[in-house]
Amino acid sequence: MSDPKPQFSVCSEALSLQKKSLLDAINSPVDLKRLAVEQLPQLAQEIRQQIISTVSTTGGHLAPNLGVVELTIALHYVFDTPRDKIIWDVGHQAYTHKLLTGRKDVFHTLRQSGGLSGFPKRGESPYDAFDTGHSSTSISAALGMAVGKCLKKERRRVIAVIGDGSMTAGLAFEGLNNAGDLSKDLIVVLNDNEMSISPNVGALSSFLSRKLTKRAVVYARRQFENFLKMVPGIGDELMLWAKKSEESFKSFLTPGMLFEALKFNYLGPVQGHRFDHLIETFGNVKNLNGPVLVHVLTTKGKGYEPAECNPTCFHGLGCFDLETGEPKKTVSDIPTYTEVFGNTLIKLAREDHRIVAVSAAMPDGTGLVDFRLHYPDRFFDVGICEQHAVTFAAGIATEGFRPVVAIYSTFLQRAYDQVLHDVCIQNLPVIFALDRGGIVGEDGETHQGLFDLSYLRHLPNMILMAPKDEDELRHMLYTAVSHVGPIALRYPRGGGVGTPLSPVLKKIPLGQAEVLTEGDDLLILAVGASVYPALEAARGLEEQGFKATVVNARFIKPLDQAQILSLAARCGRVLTVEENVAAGGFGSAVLELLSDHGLHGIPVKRLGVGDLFVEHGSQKILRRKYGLDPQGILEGALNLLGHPNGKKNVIWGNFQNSEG
Ligand SMILES: Cc1ncc(C[n+]2csc(CCOP(=O)(O)OP(=O)(O)O)c2C)c(N)n1
Ligand SMILES: CC(=O)[C@@H](O)[C@H](O)COP(=O)(O)O
Ligand SMILES: [Mg+2]
Repeated sequence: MSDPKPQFSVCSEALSLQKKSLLDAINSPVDLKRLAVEQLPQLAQEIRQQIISTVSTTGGHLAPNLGVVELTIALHYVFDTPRDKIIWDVGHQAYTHKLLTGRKDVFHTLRQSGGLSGFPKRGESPYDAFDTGHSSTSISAALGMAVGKCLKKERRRVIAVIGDGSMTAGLAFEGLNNAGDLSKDLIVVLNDNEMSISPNVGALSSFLSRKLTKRAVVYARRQFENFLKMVPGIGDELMLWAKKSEESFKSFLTPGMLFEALKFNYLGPVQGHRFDHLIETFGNVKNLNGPVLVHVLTTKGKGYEPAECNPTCFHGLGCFDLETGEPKKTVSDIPTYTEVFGNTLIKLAREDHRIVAVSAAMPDGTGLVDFRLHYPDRFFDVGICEQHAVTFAAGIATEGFRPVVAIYSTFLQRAYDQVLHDVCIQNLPVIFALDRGGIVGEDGETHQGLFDLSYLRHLPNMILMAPKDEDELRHMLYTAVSHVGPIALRYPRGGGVGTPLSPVLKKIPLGQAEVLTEGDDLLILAVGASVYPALEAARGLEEQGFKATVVNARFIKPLDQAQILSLAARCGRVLTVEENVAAGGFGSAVLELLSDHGLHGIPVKRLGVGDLFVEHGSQKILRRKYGLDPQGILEGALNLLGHPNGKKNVIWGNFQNSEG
């Protein structure tokens, strides 16, 4: 019987390679440099094959990595890493880099607990120059390194590799602006694939685009002519020259203009899948002084047909079938929190014309794709610009609208001051739909949503809620759009708990908790995704002869003060549970409440994450490890009750494993 025919072109060739594997012999870039340029296409094929087959079993960022195989090989081929430093912006495209720098034998552990991180990590390899995960940091970090090397009088190259999507962020421009001024030796490689996760947005993206449409050129020419008319003295002459023909104008209008204005030496555009072009360009750049920008054109998903055809789906995904590209996940009838949020917002927006939605380059991840289809005029993708997204929403709110900023918890960290300064001080009705709150899993430290309860709770005017399930999320969203002031609802990554969705939406009175079970031995106050695990723990307690009152707090701020105080006094022991750092979060709020009301004698234990960053791994493994699953909550409760099966150190999640 013959082997089934693979359905993707480049990899089918790779599968049938008769030649000896080149990748097998590469343990560091030194080995890479031994290859002839003519051998590099074969190496690229092998690497693509390795990445596709590994990611099909581990999940990960496939399309971004397939797009930079040649670019990464060329960089390591020309530059002298790790003496020269490469900083990978976002870092979701560093798989080839990992394979070439001594990690190919453990590549199959990618994103798994205890395995390789999906992002560059200084602790993982000396070739990883800077930890990344959030976008647009590379230019600033690289510039800092360039300055450091200059102060130390070392001549080494620093290269920031940044995508066109990441280039939309203000931070990237702050870096470019400073770099042009400092004039240090810095190489910025702009990896332009015309994609963010979704198609890239923004005026800059069309400016960079190699496909300037005729309409765009005519429009740009008109704008430019108007501008030139205003330039005293030489404007008219310049205009005559620029007007000569459409084509001359088009060539005049290059992406290079922008970077040259920022005092960068611009090279490009370079074909990013051609080794000859890349190696020659980098070879030249190596000897240039001052800031240089190399504009490289690549195709996201290159070499794997399903990913090339649908780079958004293959940006980051779980396990999939290698042959077809179909996801392997078992189909569930239970919708994700994200889906429930998106559908509910559409429903609410039908009735309430004040609702608009704002996304910072994540319409897919935050569930707003259908909203965009239903209400294109009321949907705004602002690019990877969380700070701008928040202040932009604040501006919209001043006009009487109800902007809903749908954003991952981890990415809102970037806009803390905008939330405080532009929304909360003015008490503006901006709704924050915080997706990926709590433990997110395989993306690890940079992406865990474990700080939001702490960084939002202390802001005056802010209301902060977390639903126990997907149905409560809907009622909270309705409550949020009806509220006049800043309000946030925070929900986890992944599927809901399967609660039926009630047809009628109800407003939840602000600060009203929900008592789920009654018992006098212990009060368990849980919030958000921890509520159902707390209920399960309470059932475990019952088997041991204890009866607990379990409360779904719903609100982190304002707390249901009267209810909590009276239940705490009645039960005499309080266990708080939250998927957040314990410092400054929900449990801290409860402690403050009890202390402020003189209830000093009541023992309180807080379950949450301790003073550490939670690594990558599945949500299940991490919840177990940090004691936030039913078993961990049960052990915490038993300890509080003085039971021998309890774990001693339950206040801080990171001590969970140390048996008392
Ligand atoms: C601050 C921040 N916001 C959002 C994201 C989510 N995110 C990860 S990759 C990405 C798109 C990046 O596009 P680009 O830089 O062009 O890289 P490509 O995936 O096209 O290679 C986004 C929005 C992030 N990592 N960091
Ligand atoms: C690199 C990055 O920031 C995103 O691609 C992120 O990994 C998406 O996470 P989700 O899979 O939770 O949407
Ligand atoms: Mg891109």
